[in-house]
Amino acid sequence: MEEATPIVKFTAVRKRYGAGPLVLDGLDLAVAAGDFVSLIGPSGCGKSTVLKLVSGLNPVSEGGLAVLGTRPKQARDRQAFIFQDATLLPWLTAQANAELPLRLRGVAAAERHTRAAEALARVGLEKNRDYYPRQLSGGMKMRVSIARAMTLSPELLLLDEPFGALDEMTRNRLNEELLQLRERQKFTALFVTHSVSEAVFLSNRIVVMAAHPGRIHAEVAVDFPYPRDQALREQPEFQAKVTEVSRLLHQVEEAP
Ligand SMILES: Nc1ncnc2c1ncn2[C@@H]1O[C@H](COP(=O)(O)OP(=O)(O)OP(=O)(O)O)[C@@H](O)[C@H]1O
Repeated sequence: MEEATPIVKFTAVRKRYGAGPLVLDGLDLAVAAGDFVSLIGPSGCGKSTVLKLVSGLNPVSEGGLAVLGTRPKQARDRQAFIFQDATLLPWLTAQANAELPLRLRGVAAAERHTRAAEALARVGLEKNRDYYPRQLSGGMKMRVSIARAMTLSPELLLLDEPFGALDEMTRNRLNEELLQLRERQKFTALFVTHSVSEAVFLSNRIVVMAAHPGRIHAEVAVDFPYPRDQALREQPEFQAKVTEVSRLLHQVEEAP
């Protein structure tokens, strides 16, 4: 049987910014449809750079990168990017913020309104659509940011430490909500985090990276079935997986 085309495929990718040092060296990674892949590793190992390459914001220096079967720039409309900062426009309501990508694509007002309202309802903000960002908590702002990305029905979602600035309870809740959204919208995810337990909770694959230059140190499969909920965090198997990934992380952090 023929193998399905990966959603993302890095082949021997090297990256340097301008004349700077090598940031990524010899990166090989294939992300399959439906994968939830987390990238974890010490600061500066190139996690955000991996996402920037996939999004087409930045070109690879050497090697091959295919996204959704084409070049990253050509796949732009089929992917969405979520950052740690919710990046909402302060003068627009939650509804208007969520509509923005559709507006930029020229979608008619009525359809824009319906799609954004639905996306906000799915993240539990149906009653807060007329709120401005200053009236929203950090968790609510991030929910608007997620809803805004979901209005585009992306096949691939890139998330760069989206929950890093939130308190632990909110972060855990948003982890669960993100998985619930994925059950509905079936996107493939590439997720950058510094939290081992977050990576274990969300992912079916965790890629541990090493720095200077950035490269893959190890990959860990996480086979807990989806859908997953908070009860998973209390299972000894969950703790064992957290320990396994933490050990790998210590190896790269201690390396000279
Ligand atoms: N636009 C840029 N121009 C020059 N150098 C850059 C640029 N973006 C990133 N770098 C460098 O590339 C390296 C990797 O950065 P990157 O942000 O990808 O790492 P990271 O693993 O995401 O780090 P962190 O965990 O601290 O966010 C760093 O040394 C950084 O200084």
